Amino acid sequence: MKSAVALNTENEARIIDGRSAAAALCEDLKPRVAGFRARHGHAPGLAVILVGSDPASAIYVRRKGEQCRAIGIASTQHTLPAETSEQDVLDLVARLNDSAEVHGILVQLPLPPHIDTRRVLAAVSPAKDVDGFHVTNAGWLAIGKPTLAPCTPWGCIRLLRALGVPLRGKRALVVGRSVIVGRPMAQLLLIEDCTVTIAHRHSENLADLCREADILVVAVGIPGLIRGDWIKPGAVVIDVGINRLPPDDATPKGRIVGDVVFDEASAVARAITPVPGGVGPMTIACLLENTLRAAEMIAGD
Ligand SMILES: NC(=O)C1=CN([C@@H]2O[C@H](COP(=O)(O)OP(=O)(O)OC[C@H]3O[C@@H](n4cnc5c(N)ncnc54)[C@H](OP(=O)(O)O)[C@@H]3O)[C@@H](O)[C@H]2O)C=CC1
Ligand SMILES: Nc1nc(=O)c2c([nH]1)NC[C@@H]1CN(c3ccc(C(=O)N[C@@H](CCC(=O)O)C(=O)O)cc3)C=[N+]21
Ligand SMILES: [Mg+2]
Repeated sequence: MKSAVALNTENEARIIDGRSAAAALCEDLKPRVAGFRARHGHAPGLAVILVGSDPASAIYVRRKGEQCRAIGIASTQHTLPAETSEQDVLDLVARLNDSAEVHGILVQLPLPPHIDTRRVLAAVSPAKDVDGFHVTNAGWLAIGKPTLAPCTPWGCIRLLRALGVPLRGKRALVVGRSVIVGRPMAQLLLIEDCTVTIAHRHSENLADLCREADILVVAVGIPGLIRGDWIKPGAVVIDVGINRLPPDDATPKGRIVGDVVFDEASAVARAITPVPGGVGPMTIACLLENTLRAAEMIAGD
């Protein structure tokens, strides 16, 4: 480990508690959900489509349903076999677009390879696109007017705002450029008046790019990619990565880790999100928030 890391060990980073931030957001949503129900006589509704039986996806989808019910959102799950045709998925999306009880539609990704993901996402009504993946909502975000913003990056912004560190004028680096996380993250940081850089697979000198960042958001999917000595002392680190390590004796199911070497980074950073317990719980809370907002917008509240 570099000396800069050792020198900072008495100055341990603040661990950003995503679970309590998510619980606080859900508490705020509860009375708003109850208000919607009082005004309209029915709850906001979320429909989740899961194609196939990927175990991780099934767990996330179940968790989303549980948390909806906990705050009064009606949630329905549509589980289709892996061999379902693209047309059948499109037909289901069309039915949900037309359903008055459904205000939010989430198509759990990844879809099986025989299904054209872009075509399915394009079929979701932009008004019900609580993931914010439709080109219409991506476009609103790109012109600086987010309507339904993707849940994971929106959750990261909420965590950053809650920290109370100024974002305006700061150098932000987003590592990863996916449509789900990296790109919308960069757009949201731009709206916060950060100076934004996006890195990806082909970026040269990633370590040096990281060392310039006051705000470092990592969404790659490679465990331990980002080392402690890549981090600017005092930076805020948001680790979006979720990686399951191979099982060992201590953890027969395999430990979940992020893309950042947490122990090294937390000795240098001002604040850092843990994995698990960081960005993940906030993602789900923001999905509930988007569902309520979609319902309010559809109802003309
Ligand atoms: N906590 C949460 O709520 C969520 C967590 N995740 C997790 O976040 C991670 C990223 O997810 P997602 O964005 O969907 O993943 P993708 O695989 O879609 O994108 C990964 C990105 O990382 C880039 N990349 C790959 N290798 C490198 C490298 N060596 N150096 C720099 N960049 C690299 C890729 O570059 P290129 O474009 O050039 O290929 C790509 O842009 C995963 O671990 C996922 O599980 C995802 C969604 C929600
Ligand atoms: N249409 C669509 N929308 C998504 O938002 C979407 C998706 N598809 N496909 C998969 C990714 C991944 N994702 C996560 C959500 C919550 C946690 C989460 O709650 N994680 C917990 C538990 C982690 C664990 O133990 O497994 C945590 O980080 O503490 C993780 C990952 C949403 N995604
Ligand atoms: Mg997490």
